[in-house]
Amino acid sequence: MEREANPPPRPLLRPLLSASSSTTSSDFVRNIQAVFKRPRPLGVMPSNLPRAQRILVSQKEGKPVAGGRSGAVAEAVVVASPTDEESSITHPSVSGTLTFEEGRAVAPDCWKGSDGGGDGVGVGTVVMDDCGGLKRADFLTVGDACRRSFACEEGRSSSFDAGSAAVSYEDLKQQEFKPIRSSGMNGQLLHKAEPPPNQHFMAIHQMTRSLASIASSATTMSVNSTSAPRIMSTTYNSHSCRESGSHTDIGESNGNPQLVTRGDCMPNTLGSQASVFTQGSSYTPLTSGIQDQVILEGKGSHAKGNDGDVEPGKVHHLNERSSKGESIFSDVKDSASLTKNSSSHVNSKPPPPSRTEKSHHKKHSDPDAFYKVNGKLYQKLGKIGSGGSSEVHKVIASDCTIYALKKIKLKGRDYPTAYGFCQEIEYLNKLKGKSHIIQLIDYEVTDKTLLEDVMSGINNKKDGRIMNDTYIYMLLEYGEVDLAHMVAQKWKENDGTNWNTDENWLRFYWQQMLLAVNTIHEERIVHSDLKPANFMLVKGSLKLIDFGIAKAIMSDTTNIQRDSQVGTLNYMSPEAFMWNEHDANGNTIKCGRPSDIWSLGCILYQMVYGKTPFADYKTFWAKFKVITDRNHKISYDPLPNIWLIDLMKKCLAWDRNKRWRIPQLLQHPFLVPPMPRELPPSGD
Ligand SMILES: Nc1ncnc2c1ncn2[C@@H]1O[C@H](COP(=O)(O)OP(=O)(O)OP(=O)(O)O)[C@@H](O)[C@H]1O
Repeated sequence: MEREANPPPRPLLRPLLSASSSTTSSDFVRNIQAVFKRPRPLGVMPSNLPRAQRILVSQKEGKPVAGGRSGAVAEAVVVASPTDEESSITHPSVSGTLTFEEGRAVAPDCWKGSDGGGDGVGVGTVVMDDCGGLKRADFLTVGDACRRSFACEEGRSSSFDAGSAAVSYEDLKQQEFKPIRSSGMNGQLLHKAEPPPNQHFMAIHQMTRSLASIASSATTMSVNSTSAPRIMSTTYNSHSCRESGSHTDIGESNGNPQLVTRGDCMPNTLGSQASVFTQGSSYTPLTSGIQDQVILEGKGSHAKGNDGDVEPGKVHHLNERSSKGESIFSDVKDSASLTKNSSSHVNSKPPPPSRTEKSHHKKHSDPDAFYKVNGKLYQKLGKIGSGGSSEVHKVIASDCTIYALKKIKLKGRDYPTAYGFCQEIEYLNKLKGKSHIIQLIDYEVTDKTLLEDVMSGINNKKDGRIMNDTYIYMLLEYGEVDLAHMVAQKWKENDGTNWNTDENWLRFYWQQMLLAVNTIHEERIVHSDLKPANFMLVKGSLKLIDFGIAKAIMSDTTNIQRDSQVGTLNYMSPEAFMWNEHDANGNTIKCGRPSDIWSLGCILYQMVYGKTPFADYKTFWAKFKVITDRNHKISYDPLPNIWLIDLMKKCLAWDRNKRWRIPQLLQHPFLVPPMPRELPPSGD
């Protein structure tokens, strides 16, 4: 419907080329501009929608010098001038005066971040008003992390639409405007901004905004001037290569444009051209060398690097998920490749934004879309899990690395519990650098004294509950899938009935689990809550997560001291149920490393038989009764490999002193099959 309301698509490059060959340079440039002019939709804009305000920027004085610093002073005047596209933008409008001085944009005080320090997050659009046509350059400001450059044209009124009240003052202040004189452009000067050093968030934003407009073929047009930096205009359309795909350089020498056509068809592989595209960007680094790779799923559009091959580790998958309210990015891998050499091009006349673009624009206007840990911003990509005490979110950092962010709300909890949560940080710090343990990248406890108390060993001292809004944020390595899902999937594949034991699968993950638990046991830590959901697969290896109830083993004992009974019933050892009681000999029952071995035995049993050993006992008391009964016999259905049953029995020995330890388990015949006494004759 929306499409029908619009005028027919603008002409593609080929008609332009034939026309321009016989025109003067200024006509020619006008033609180019006409090509990129955005058609205005015919529909009437609803008046009840919130409207972003525009600020008309008119240059008052100071002629910029070609190739040098501007020196121009431009003043921004606030006017209400909504456009069709702005009607969908709901972020708060900002008014004020933007002044360009000495090649810098100086923002008014009212644009400062809420803290006045320019630490906010903001999205804005510079819309170039050019004879009714619009150009735009978007910017995203995230503290110092990202600054988006934008362009203005001399002698023309340009519009500035500041989209967010939290636009960073510092960011705007630091914008540099480099004037570019191009006689072939009717003597217009283009003020171009240098790419800021950190373009990560910008790259995200650029790619986000570009999704809707990048399609399977591309028309790349370069306007070159011998005396000025180049303006690269890249447009993409959904037409087939045959229809539109020309890569044409419009070189300009001595003011005379020259057309150089580089082939008829622009393949999906853009060769040396950039593969991260921006709409309406004035940021044109024109880098050479290795280019980024972007694969747009569901669009049939590929933009690749120089070599044209898609390297798995360097592919950025962009899934449009905005309908779910999530970011449209997912699994952006190998962040370095995203930003390292990314190039962007000017689109002087971008097509109207699609719905996806609009919703994404809204998304970025929302400061709630970010978490801040120790001053660094992480964009939320969606919730990935929640435990008894926490929420875990998938987030993306400014370098495009994906992390899991565990957020624990402490308000209303008693102090011993809060100290326990802080202890998880302590353990994860202790386990830094250990393979098989999820890595803690960063953390923040909003109540500093709480963490200090734990770190200095002063805990469990305070009574009462935490009254203020205190949170623990833990930025963790991101795990793709947990063992619980993998086991469920395996059983689904086997139809839940015909379990043809995949011994190699079992061996691989069993060994990884043993190595993970061995790591913590060597550090005198007992996990106490081992279960399939607490093993995450990270880049092919299993890693242990969730040290929320882990306990350190006292130096003078092999057992841990507990304040309460904990664990997940189906994986809890007899001694965890009977903790602090007295055994037949009058000894106090304590938990230690064997308790974790029991839990591992339950997990192995579940991997083999599809259910935990006590799953058939449904209630707490039924489980309690059977697990604490030393005479209860766990049933083991026959298996082709008797060592497997033996292994489970070694872990699930009721007497904790009879359970095998991890070094022994790592040498168990199931993992290390005994050599056959006699090998068959060779060649037989
Ligand atoms: N690093 C991670 N990567 C990916 N997902 C994770 C990560 N950490 C946790 N999760 C997901 O979040 C869920 C809850 O995390 P976690 O177990 O750490 O929280 P919890 O509140 O301590 O849970 P529980 O109540 O089970 O003890 C996990 O089951 C897992 O699905």
